[in-house]
Amino acid sequence: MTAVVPGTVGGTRDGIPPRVPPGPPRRATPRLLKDLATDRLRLMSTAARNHGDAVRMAIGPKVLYFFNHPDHAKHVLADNSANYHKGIGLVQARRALGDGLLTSEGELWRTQRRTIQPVFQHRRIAGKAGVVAEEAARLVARLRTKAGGPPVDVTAELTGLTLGVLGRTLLDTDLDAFNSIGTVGAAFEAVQDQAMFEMVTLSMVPQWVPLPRQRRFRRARRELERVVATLVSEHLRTGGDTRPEADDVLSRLVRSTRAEPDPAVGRRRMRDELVTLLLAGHETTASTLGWALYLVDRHPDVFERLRAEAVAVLGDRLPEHGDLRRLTYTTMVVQEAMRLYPPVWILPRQALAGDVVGGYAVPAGADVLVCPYTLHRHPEFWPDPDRFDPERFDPEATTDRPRYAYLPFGAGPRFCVGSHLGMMEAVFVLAMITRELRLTAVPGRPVVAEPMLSLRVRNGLAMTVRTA
Ligand code: HEM
Repeated sequence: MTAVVPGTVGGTRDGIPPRVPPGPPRRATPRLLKDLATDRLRLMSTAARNHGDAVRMAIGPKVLYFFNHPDHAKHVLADNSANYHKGIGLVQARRALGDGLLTSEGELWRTQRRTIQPVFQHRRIAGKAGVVAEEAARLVARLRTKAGGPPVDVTAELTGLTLGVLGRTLLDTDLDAFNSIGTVGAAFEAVQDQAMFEMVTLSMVPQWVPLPRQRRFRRARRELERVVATLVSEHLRTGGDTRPEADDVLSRLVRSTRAEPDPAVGRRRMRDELVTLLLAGHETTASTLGWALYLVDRHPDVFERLRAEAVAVLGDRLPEHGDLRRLTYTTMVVQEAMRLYPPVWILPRQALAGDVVGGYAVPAGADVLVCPYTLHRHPEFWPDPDRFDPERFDPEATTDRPRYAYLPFGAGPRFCVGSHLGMMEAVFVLAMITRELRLTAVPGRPVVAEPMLSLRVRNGLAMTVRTA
């Protein structure tokens, strides 16, 4: 491993000029391009293994600076975050998400964060626990009807669940009633597909080339705009924003965008924000749950402990917010699933001015990558890193693991706004499923991680259901 030179994170040590990070030679470009297109997790893992905690990868016309030490992550994401904008991949996603909270920068981002963050306060999310539990119960009831039958597309089921939760918790809307869940899920697939295509081809294929993928992307974008327009007009028609208690995201956005002098700008902001929240909030939570169910299936001892905890804590009632504290083991399992399979597997940034990270020079404009997937498997901080072991997150155990060795929700000012909602949903659903059902992966069908904007299971996770 490349050691971090003490005192050099974010600066140079007296008299020692910043170094250029090591990395694969130019002649490795064809292999790197192939890995970028087909196996991005291998690309990052191999780079960290072969070159250490700071790697410079020249791939075609792009030079990527990849940092894989907690101190580096802290510097880029938190301490010197003012020097970094969102980078490769997210820049492409902006074509679909516009300037929503995830992709905007500067003053616009600060204003949006001030508008949206209050809805995600701990106290308010706690007040939504009942709605999350009801949606989870709907999922469990659906799965129960499939017990003993053919395999279920768990990814699709979880996507339906998480979109349903977002509709009700944030927008005060039943997306199902608009028949929108399938449409929105499919539209986001097309958007991700295009964003990843642009990333892996390093944006070298012009957008006017009439590829079927491009056409699908444009159709998907129009579809998302239509759903969002329906949500907003329905909300206004029913006077949603004028109710005194209306403090959901939609009402806050309607009020805040109304203040825009140009109504067209206001409408666009609203669209960008809603599309962003729907994307950022549903894929990540569905991915967390999918990987957790997959891992639990492979570890029967963990399943038994989970089930015992769910029965002891919940009995046969729905979970309440206060149960989160008591569902300790379930929380540990979710945390460990997010360690091995972080839904946001990469945090891309672009350096505005030149910087020095861990003693290494980063030029202005450089593409900088922090990769939770490799950081979460860094052997210096995670003994036996590939082993699934929820005990690592035992709140009673002391650990000297640095805080920035674990970043499922990012870090610094761009930390996930929805972390509490996402965790509550994942813990409730995992407890409610294991309490009464046992999901088993279909034998002979490999489960392969596919790093898109979020870390998904390639071709969806198929599992059979039986009662536990
Ligand atoms: C387990 C579930 C979730 C995970 C693992 C997750 C992870 C993350 C991560 C890593 C980031 C930082 C991205 C970066 O720095 O580039 C982020 C940002 C964000 N997340 Fe989440 N997220 C989850 C759930 C949610 C939910 C439920 C919502 C909303 C409904 C949400 C909305 C957002 C938004 C809007 C941002 C951008 C924040 C900003 O830049 O100010 N997330 N999320």
